[in-house]
Amino acid sequence: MSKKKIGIIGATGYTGSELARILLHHPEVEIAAITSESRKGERFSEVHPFFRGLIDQELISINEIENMDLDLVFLALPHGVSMDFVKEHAADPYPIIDLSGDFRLDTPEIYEAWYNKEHVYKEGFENAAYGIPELFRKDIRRKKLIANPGCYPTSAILGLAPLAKEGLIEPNVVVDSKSGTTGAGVKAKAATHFPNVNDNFRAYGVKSHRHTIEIEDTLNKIGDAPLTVQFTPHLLPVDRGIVSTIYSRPRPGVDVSQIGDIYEAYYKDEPFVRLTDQPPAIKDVRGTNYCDIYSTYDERTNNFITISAIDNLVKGAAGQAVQNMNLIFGWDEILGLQQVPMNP
Ligand SMILES: NC(=O)C1=CN([C@@H]2O[C@H](COP(=O)(O)OP(=O)(O)OC[C@H]3O[C@@H](n4cnc5c(N)ncnc54)[C@H](OP(=O)(O)O)[C@@H]3O)[C@@H](O)[C@H]2O)C=CC1
Ligand SMILES: CC(=O)N[C@@H](CCC(=O)OP(=O)(O)O)C(=O)O
Repeated sequence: MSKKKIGIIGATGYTGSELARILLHHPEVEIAAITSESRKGERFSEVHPFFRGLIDQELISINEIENMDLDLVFLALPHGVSMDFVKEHAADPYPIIDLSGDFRLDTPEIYEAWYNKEHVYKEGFENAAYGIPELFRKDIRRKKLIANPGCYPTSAILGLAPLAKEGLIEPNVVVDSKSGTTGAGVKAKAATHFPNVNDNFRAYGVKSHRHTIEIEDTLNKIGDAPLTVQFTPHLLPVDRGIVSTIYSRPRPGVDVSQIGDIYEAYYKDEPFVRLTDQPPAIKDVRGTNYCDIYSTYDERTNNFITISAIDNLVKGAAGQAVQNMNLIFGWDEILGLQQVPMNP
């Protein structure tokens, strides 16, 4: 069988190059098109010198993919930009996996309220699957537009899903997350300027980060008791990785001694979720599609504590997108995603 022809749109950014890194060794695909508007005409390896001798093909403009007969397209574009592409290409035959937040929420109205932006392709919401395979595998296989989850939501949702699904926790949940700076994208900005990040640590987006609603929306789809999430992200002085520490309170009558078994049962067939017996570290998952999860119960405070670790660029973005592609084409979900963590 010939290899599937894949397009990466917006490949000068971090998730675009991470997609290329993963797809390069995927046995069933070839990277047929890599686009950039700002660097078109240059070689991919000129923009990302670490691809020298590996991917030297020319970056083309989005307009040039029109007649390329692609089998699937990844959008590694900012939110607000992806929706234009999806609108324009909705009738094209290939599935689109959008790494941005443009189609992740339940309705365009919720999107507009949290993103403070008008949505230009409201019809897209009905046809989009939320691309977290551990929760929505069936839906992902059937849809042509996949809204790949945000990085923080991936860590929070996978951490909380077993408890939310079984309705074991009280409605108020605290998600305290820390991310490396690649989460903020490749463009230079004050928040990620070296002196502001190096030797430093701060919270941001307090009470208002758009991932709050993404986490709530998703957990409320799988459980029958609505949850409200207090989500606070923090910026770590590291390149990649997210650790989320999640506090939830058991409902009265819940057998708290079962927490380990609940997580075991929920994730027993999942190749990328590893349950740990100690709090996971960023380097335990670095460069891989794993989500490591530690869960425990604290008798003194009557809280469940769940700690999850992912690589924001892999399970939080490009790796999860490739996992979704594998599902769409009916391949083994782990194809191309068997990297070993880079530790140290
Ligand atoms: N970084 C992360 O950890 C994660 C990111 N995401 C999401 O994935 C998407 C891509 O993220 P990431 O790779 O980090 O983003 P980057 O900012 O690193 O790259 C985005 C790329 O999009 C292209 N682009 C096209 N139009 C525009 C525009 N109007 N403004 C800016 N860039 C534009 C640029 O390439 P060019 O100009 O060359 O065409 C740019 O390199 C985003 O929606 C992000 O929110 C999701 C999960 C995790
Ligand atoms: C460290 C950092 O800045 N992270 C980004 C989230 C990255 C991500 O997943 O964003 P999308 O939902 O837009 O895809 C932020 O807080 O905005």
